[in-house]
Amino acid sequence: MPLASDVDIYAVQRPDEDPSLAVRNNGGTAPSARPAPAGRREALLVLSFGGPEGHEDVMPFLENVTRGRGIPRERLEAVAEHYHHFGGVSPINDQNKALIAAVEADLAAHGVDLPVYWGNRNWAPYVEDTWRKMADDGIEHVYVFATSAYASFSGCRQYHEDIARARAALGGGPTAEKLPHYFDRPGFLQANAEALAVALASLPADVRDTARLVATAHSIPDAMAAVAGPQGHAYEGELMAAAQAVVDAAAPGRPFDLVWQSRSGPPSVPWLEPDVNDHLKTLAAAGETAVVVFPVGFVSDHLEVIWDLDNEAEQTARDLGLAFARAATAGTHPAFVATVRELLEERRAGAEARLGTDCPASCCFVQRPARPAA
Ligand SMILES: CC1=C(CCC(=O)O)c2cc3nc(cc4[nH]c(cc5[nH]c(cc1n2)c(C)c5CCC(=O)O)c(CCC(=O)O)c4C)C(CCC(=O)O)=C3C
Ligand SMILES: [Fe+2]
Repeated sequence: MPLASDVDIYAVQRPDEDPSLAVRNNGGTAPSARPAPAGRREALLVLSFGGPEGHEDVMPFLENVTRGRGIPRERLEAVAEHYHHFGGVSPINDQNKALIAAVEADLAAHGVDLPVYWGNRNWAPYVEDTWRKMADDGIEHVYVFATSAYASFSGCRQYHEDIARARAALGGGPTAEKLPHYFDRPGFLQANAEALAVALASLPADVRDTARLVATAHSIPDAMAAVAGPQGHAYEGELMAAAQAVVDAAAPGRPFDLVWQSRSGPPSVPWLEPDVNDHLKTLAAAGETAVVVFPVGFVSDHLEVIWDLDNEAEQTARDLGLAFARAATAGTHPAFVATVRELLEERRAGAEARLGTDCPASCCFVQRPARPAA
């Protein structure tokens, strides 16, 4: 078995495919379960979605996100308004900077001497530029922490593609491995559970014990959900497991629902349902008086959380006469920050590669046009 450092897991493994599809993941090449070679210059890369920094960035950003995806123009214009409402600035960039600062401090406090870089798929700092910087800095191998905890094309495989695209653009640079899914990590779950407890406690005392718990995640097309993970439907499965664990810790024995938010795409294409707003109507019709929404599907309070939940869903709840609270995401909770370090340290120590690092070739495979380099 070759050493991890000998194996380029982002090399194109299926040259029989149309290369313009740019579908590459681990390609069936298992990263080895051996400790990192002594002396190798390594780094951690926080790889994220990216977001606009001002009004003039909004449309170019949205075009980056949706190129080749068949998203109707009206949807883009509606989403652009959400960004313009916040000055054209997505909160996600500051949130990533805060996460990186917290991870740097945590690594230093634990004696882990490793530089941390930041790159995005859809906006500066683009992952392609970060790859060049890492190569210039002499980095030989990079562990990639993606800001998504779950399986699916959008949440896992597309991040593998981003790495492959960055390496292709540079013609090499550091070798890389993506850290595994972390939806089931104690630190991630603890951060979400504490936030759910805080949100519950913020409700008026008379509805606190009866409020309906509602987990949310980004809706994805049914077709994407069907192929998520090695056996399919891993996105829903992982979300259900995480939501259950969060409820078990914060409000043991309480029932909860898992519903979807932020649907995109043309109406003719089926996406996961029900939408959170429709679900609130169902709950109100059934006589519920209060809800706590906890967006366990996301790792920070980015725009889709603060617009689609704090604005839209909150308004829906108000119209329905439901008391409403929204739980925070993991953000920079110390337990979540520690999880990042643990994921990194496990792989450096030679832990077995798990899903998200070592994905079967067909895992989360959705045939779609390549996203050209930015
Ligand atoms: C599963 C999933 C996650 C969670 C995993 C992860 O975090 O990676 C996620 C996160 C995010 N999605 C985000 C923003 C957008 N997503 C869009 C569109 C889409 N998302 C999809 C899925 C997901 N998205 C899909 C299947 C599409 C259709 C287009 C396509 O097939 O690719 C669009 C286009 C406009 C629209 O139609 O909404 C925007 C602007 C932001 C940034 C928010 C900010 O700026 O703070 C974040 C973190
Ligand atoms: Fe999205």
